[in-house]
Amino acid sequence: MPSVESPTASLYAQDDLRRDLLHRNALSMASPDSDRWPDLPENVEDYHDVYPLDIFGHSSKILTYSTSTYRATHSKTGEKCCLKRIHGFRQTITKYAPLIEAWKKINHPNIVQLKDIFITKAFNDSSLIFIYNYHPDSESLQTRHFNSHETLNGYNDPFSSDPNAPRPYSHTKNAILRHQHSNGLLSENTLWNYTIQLSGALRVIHGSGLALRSLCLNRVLVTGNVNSRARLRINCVAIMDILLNDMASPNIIAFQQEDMSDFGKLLLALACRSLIAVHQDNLLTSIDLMARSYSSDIRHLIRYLLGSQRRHITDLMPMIGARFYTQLDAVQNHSDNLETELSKEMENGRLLRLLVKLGSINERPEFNLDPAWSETGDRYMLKLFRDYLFHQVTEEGRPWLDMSHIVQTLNKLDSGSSDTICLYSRDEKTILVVSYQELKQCLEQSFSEVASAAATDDLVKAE
Ligand SMILES: Nc1ncnc2c1ncn2[C@@H]1O[C@H](COP(=O)(O)OP(=O)(O)OP(=O)(O)O)[C@@H](O)[C@H]1O
Repeated sequence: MPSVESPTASLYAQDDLRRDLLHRNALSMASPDSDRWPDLPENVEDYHDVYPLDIFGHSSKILTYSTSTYRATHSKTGEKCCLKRIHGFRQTITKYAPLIEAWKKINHPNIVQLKDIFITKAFNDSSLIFIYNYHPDSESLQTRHFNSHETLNGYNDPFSSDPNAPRPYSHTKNAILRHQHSNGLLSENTLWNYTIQLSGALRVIHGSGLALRSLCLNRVLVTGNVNSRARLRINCVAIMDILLNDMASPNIIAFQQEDMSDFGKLLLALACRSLIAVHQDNLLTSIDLMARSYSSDIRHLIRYLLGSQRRHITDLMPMIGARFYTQLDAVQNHSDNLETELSKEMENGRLLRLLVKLGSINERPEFNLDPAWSETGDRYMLKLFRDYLFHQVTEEGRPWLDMSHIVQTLNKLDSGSSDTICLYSRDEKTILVVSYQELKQCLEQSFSEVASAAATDDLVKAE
């Protein structure tokens, strides 16, 4: 039986979690502006409502291919998805079927799941489309943690036109320190949070006999405002396997070793807040610089990842050690918060259903050719109840608004409480004393009349 306690707070509550969820919801609903993007197709195979996500319009490239990213809605399921488009792709993808199936099977909280891959002419070329889960309000690690002047293709050196030119130690060190200073240091907790999540993702990928081959800052999506609790998801899986077209004799072990090095570089770039920190010549300097701000544990882990020996992702487990507990505690706390919010929303949903029923009955201009239906019999009682709920006034005639009155009354109605209330007509000539139990029966009965008439109408239309 539903509680008759007022969940008023839930109707007002606007904490961070709710704000985040609302914001994400709003982003999922945004519609494309056809003036701004006149060339967007209406449909891309089974997807519609195609909306560009790289809205700053900078042209992205993977290898030699131009790429674009969109949000779209699946026409049958209504699910929002992310479409990654590879422009001008002229091969077939049949030979990749087993690989694609293997990637599609990977379902992990730190990996953006691949849902489908197909070739389409919807953009007036031959485009290869990767469909991924859509995670609203996410940005790449690169966007979140690095200044735009550094966003030159991952890890290039913005200070040198020739990345292979030797630089003196002091130049490198000063440049990294300058970046660290202007970007600000990340907390060690954040680095561990990222390490744990990404290692979990890599463990599953490598365990499935696959390799990422593209782990870098702009291939990791981050969601959530607080870095030390942010959620990371590795994005764009499977793209490199297909674009590189070198899986005929795959050396998966070598590819996985590259992933480990890429992982080490990603963490080092974050620790130094500098992209030049991970230039091959600068690695040792950068690891040395880390000592000023971070524990030897995290340095040891990065050094291991960047080492030349054969590395295995599960070897990170003892290096992370008890920090796993901290992470697990945080995740469980977050899950408790979500459950609390969910239960409040269930209360709200329950009340909304009652309001929908009342709204479908009250003031209905006509029902089964009877214009007075909503004003007579049981429905009259519901009309007075609606006034009792929403339209009460103070002695001076001002509207009396009290959310807890509305919520409590609806809760009593929903639970069919035996409490009684006095309902007055607006001219106060009629006074009815009814229990919530009776009101509930009236509501259910009247709504089922409306619902069955609506269903009959549907049947007639179908015939
Ligand atoms: N699966 C997704 N769900 C939600 N948003 C996404 C998703 N993938 C990408 N985005 C959003 O789209 C933006 C652009 O993504 P994209 O992958 O094009 O990044 P990019 O930095 O342009 O990389 P690239 O150079 O590979 O195209 C991201 O920063 C992110 O905000």
